[in-house]
Amino acid sequence: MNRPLIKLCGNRSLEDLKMTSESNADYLGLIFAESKRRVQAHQVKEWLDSVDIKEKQLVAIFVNASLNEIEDIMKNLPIDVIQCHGSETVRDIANIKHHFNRRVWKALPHYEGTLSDMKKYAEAADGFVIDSKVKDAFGGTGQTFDWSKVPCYIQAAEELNKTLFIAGGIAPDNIHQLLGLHPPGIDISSGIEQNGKKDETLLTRLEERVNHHVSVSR
Ligand SMILES: O=C(O)c1ccccc1N[C@@H]1O[C@H](COP(=O)(O)O)[C@@H](O)[C@H]1O
Repeated sequence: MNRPLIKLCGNRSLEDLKMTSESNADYLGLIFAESKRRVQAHQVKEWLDSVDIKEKQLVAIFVNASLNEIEDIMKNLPIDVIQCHGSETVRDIANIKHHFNRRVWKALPHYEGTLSDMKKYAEAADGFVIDSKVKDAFGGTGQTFDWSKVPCYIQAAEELNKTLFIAGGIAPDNIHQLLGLHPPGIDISSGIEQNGKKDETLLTRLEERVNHHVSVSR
């Protein structure tokens, strides 16, 4: 069995980036939006001078950012994927894709309209991050949603031929339930943090759970 793609998001220091770079993750995420995890391009540039992120790809997370704001990041950093985690329209996503010629993932909140939103955004987005819907927050809440809907999201993403990540409150203690649903991608931020930093013990435990799941599913 193939393991899901793993994205470790919300890297906010050199230490975080060193730790996640040593992991088996496929993608490392950086928040360029209002958040306790917000980072600045010049900081990330410095960190990347001293950390080898190996084959990992960098994902920049924005919330309702203008093209100029995104441009400021893109011209300074080797970003592979732009993740739009706000209320960007289909047209916004199409403009961002056209302007930067990068993969663009749209984060969609889990609610009764998510499947129809996936169909709507499919004409512009390369992939989706399905996250919990939490009042007054765009993401990084550490809240899970009702995972009984995950198989429907997987099927829709397959039919639309889009990348799919499940996000929201995923942690070492609950990841086994999600792995049982075989999502193609898993996105984790709060669940590997302790006192505002990425935590080596939590990250190791998370990786052990993923490896165990893959080995028993073979
Ligand atoms: O992490 C943040 O602070 C954040 C702020 C604004 C938009 C998105 C944000 N994070 C994204 O939220 C999901 C789930 O995070 P968590 O595991 O529940 O903490 C993930 O995609 C983060 O990149």
